[in-house]
Amino acid sequence: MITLDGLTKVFPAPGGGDPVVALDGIDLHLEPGRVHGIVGRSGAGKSTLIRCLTGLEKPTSGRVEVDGTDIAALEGDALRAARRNIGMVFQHANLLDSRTAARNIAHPLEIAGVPRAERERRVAELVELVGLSGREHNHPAQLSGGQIQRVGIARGLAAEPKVLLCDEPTSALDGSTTRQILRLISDLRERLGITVVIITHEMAVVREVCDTVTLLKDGKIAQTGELVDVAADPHGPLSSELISLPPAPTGIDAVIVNCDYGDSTRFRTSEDLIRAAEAHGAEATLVAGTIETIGGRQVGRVQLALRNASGAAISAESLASYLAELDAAGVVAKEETA
Ligand SMILES: Nc1ncnc2c1ncn2[C@@H]1O[C@H](COP(=O)(O)OP(=O)(O)OP(=O)(O)O)[C@@H](O)[C@H]1O
Repeated sequence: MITLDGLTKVFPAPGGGDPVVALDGIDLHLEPGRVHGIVGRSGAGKSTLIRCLTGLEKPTSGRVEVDGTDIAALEGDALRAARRNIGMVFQHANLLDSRTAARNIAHPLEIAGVPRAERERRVAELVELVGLSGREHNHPAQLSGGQIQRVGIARGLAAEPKVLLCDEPTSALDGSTTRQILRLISDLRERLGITVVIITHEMAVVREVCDTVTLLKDGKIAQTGELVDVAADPHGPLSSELISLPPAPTGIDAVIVNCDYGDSTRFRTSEDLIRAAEAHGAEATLVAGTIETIGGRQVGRVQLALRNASGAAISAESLASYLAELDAAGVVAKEETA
């Protein structure tokens, strides 16, 4: 649905110094009908990427293909038409205070010149779709933060786009409202088959709703893939961010074991892992651990203190090669300072 090919954006230096390379040769393909997360620290290039996707920013070089059209090559009416395929949801919905929820949703349809009867039919549909029935005649001041974001989402969907770009959609919301909005986004993807791109700095959002995740660093892709694969990859930078390990007691030598139990017939739980370590001649103590269900698979990181019969520590390498012998493909041990 979305293909970025060598996408590069260089801004001239603000004070005549070196130019700023905001995006540096991004190649990325995002499949239709899925929820894609784009993460990265401040300054990584996320906003520039989203602005290139909406045609607000022209790339210095490269292609930005959305539903078969190179957005970067379009101007004027052709660009405006292509942008109708892309709905936007922002951190703050910035509703018009003088308009009811329904009339805020209708606003983009009015601007697009959609006839009144058609507009009303569509708004009624959208109100129902985002779970705002009964609230459609309220003004923004009479709506909660979550309801305001539902209006923002309905407005983003008004023109029946194929892609919904969400820029930090839950950053201004509390935990339980965040979960409701993420459930709504997930549900919309199911019901409408829409492709969703979420820009976020919240790993909880990625864990909860994304099918794939891409980490940007200094304008480049540092890691990208299916969420469950990225979470279970002990060598990638995202694993420890997606599955954070609670602090272990100090003074204990422990090895970190990344587990993806879903791929393993032998390992279903951390108990199986401890039994394997014991079969390897180790006395194993579970020091800390986090197991998450991601994409229906149990993935996680557990920290084990491993000692042999004479009390000497057993290394991660030694456990890893034993696990490899057992063909525990989804379980990887590595040394890591906690
Ligand atoms: N119009 C501009 N002119 C000059 N430099 C810019 C411009 N827009 C962005 N940049 C620079 O490009 C780099 C990427 O910025 P961008 O806003 O895309 O990052 P971001 O990941 O969205 O950060 P944040 O999470 O803080 O919004 C930064 O170094 C930024 O200073």
